[in-house]
Amino acid sequence: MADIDVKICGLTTAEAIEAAADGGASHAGFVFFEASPRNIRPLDAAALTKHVPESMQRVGVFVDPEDSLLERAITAARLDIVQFHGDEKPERLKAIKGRHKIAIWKAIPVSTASDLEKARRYEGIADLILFDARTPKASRLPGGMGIAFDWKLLERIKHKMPWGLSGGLSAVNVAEAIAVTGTPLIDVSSGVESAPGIKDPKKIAQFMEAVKAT
Ligand SMILES: O=C(O)c1ccccc1NCC(=O)[C@H](O)[C@H](O)COP(=O)(O)O
Repeated sequence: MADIDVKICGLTTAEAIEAAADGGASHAGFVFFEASPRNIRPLDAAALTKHVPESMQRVGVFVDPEDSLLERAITAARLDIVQFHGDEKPERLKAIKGRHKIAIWKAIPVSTASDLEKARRYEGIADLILFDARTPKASRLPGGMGIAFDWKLLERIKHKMPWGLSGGLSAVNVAEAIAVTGTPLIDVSSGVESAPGIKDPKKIAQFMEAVKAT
């Protein structure tokens, strides 16, 4: 496979985790956000993450979480990485990093070129910036909506920090997304589902094949 990391996000079943692992995904994502159809409680995640092989990193996805949820999820699911998808300020993430000694990913919602600049505030704090599509104002979720942004915005950007691409990816368009952006990390959720929150092992396998073919 091309040297590209892949995070399959919003995992809620052992079958989906196994499909991601079999396909060679590097990261398993678990969403701790009640409004999401992929929401999982820390204790359920603890049971589920037993299926995640040591070769994969466990990523917990949060939206402006309270400290207690963060603590319970990090401990119960033995998270390696915490991904923030809300309005978390750099100071808040710095405090979390100091307290938990854990890697931090910050999602930056993108719809225009000026959005990319917002990543700079997290330099020296976030370990990776995830450029994700900005979801419509009225939507329930800030991520996992299957919406893509114009990948050409990332074409000539020199990133100081490690980064990744997400938003509206699927087996059909992931090769083009990689070719246009040169992203070292791909993140997908809706594009490998049969319905919101229902991961499809076959679609996961097809997605991983499409990445390998690049
Ligand atoms: O997936 C969710 O339900 C979700 C809810 C709230 C915040 C973030 C969420 N997902 C974060 C992700 O990392 C998704 O993989 C990313 O937004 C891409 O999603 P998609 O466009 O559906 O592939």
